[in-house]
Amino acid sequence: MSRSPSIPDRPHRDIDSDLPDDERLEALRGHYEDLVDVNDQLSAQLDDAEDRRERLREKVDRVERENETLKSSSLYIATVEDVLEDDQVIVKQHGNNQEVLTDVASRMVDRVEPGDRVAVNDSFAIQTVLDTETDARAQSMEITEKPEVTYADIGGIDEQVREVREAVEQPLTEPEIFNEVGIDPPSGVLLYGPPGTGKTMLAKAVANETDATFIKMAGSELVRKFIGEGSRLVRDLFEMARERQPAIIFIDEIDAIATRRTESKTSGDAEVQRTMMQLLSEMDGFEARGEIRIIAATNRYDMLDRAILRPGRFDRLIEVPEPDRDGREQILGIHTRNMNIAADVDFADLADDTDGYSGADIESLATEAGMFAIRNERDEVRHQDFAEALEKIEDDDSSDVVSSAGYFYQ
Ligand SMILES: Nc1ncnc2c1ncn2[C@@H]1O[C@H](COP(=O)(O)OP(=O)(O)OP(=O)(O)O)[C@@H](O)[C@H]1O
Repeated sequence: MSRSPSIPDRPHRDIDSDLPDDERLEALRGHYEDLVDVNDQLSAQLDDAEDRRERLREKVDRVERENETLKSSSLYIATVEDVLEDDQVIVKQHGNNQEVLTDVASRMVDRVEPGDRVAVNDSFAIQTVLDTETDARAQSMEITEKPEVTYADIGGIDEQVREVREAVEQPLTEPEIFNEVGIDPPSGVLLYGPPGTGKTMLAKAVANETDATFIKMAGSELVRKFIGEGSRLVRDLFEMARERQPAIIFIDEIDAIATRRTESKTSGDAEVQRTMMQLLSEMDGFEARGEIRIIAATNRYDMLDRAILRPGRFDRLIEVPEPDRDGREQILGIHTRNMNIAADVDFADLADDTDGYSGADIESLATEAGMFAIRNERDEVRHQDFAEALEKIEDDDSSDVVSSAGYFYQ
């Protein structure tokens, strides 16, 4: 950065008032010339500063334009294969494995090394260097060695728990039964139903019970990534599961990558389609009796592409509905287990009053009731706290309380 020019000293002359007029006039003239001189220096400095400001403004405009272009255009992922002389590199685009010789902007040259993942634009110019692959993998997957959720934490869906145990747990714990009978266990299990009903809990509980690693990936993560990356992440997901088997792969919001084919052929749709094809091909090449089980979940069953439901894919469908009255009472019991509940709390009554509540809604209700007790400086939660919590939740967002309202899942 250039140093700012120094400000000239303010001219100063002592002019003796006893001097004869002509000498005083001469001194004043001299002083005036000094002032004009300083004024000229300051004007020149001002012109310089304005020039500099203009140049900076142009630079800001240019960076902003570049930024806009970056934001508005699709970028492709590539890996740097080689860095050559004269600021050139060879990159290999993910997805189609095309190798391209491309220039690197001077501002990027020192930051690019072979093996780096980069985002390139339509003309293959490198726009940015991305996180390392391991970071990207870790960011998009949730990996838990042994989730803490157990079947005892899940209320109101006993039949679904039984079905999941049969379809996912048994092939892991007693594979010989399937060998003896001579059938393949279901390849993949699809849990469908409104949000917050315990689908994720079910998948975690199986992993807990079977000492399997739980690997979760959200469908929305797969489509949010850069072009060419969704299918790579699917490959990574299965690779990760193979490295850590026994493992439960849980793909939440599978509808994000497996919606019914639409007429539109935008590049985004094509990308989603590629991601889904990769998932199907991973599943097709999968050993059904192996140590990896796949569970997917959706609350948009109506939107699903039927291709994923074919035999050998997600061929066991389990509906996880909103809890009924008894289910709600059971879930209330589970979520108040560790609370200091007063004798007057009537769970049967609360179950009657929570028609349409999901398990997640009931969990919020219990927490909210606890908050009312704290607000009233009590360590015991009374029926009145639950009643006020119910009222508050309904007031807060009457359209949101019934979490399944507006969702189609059949
Ligand atoms: N059947 C249930 N029994 C006990 N708690 C439940 C039940 N269903 C939901 N919950 C509570 O709600 C929380 C969210 O549930 P979960 O994530 O399993 O729902 P989900 O069906 O996977 O929802 P989404 O479709 O939104 O992903 C759980 O952590 C749990 O506390």
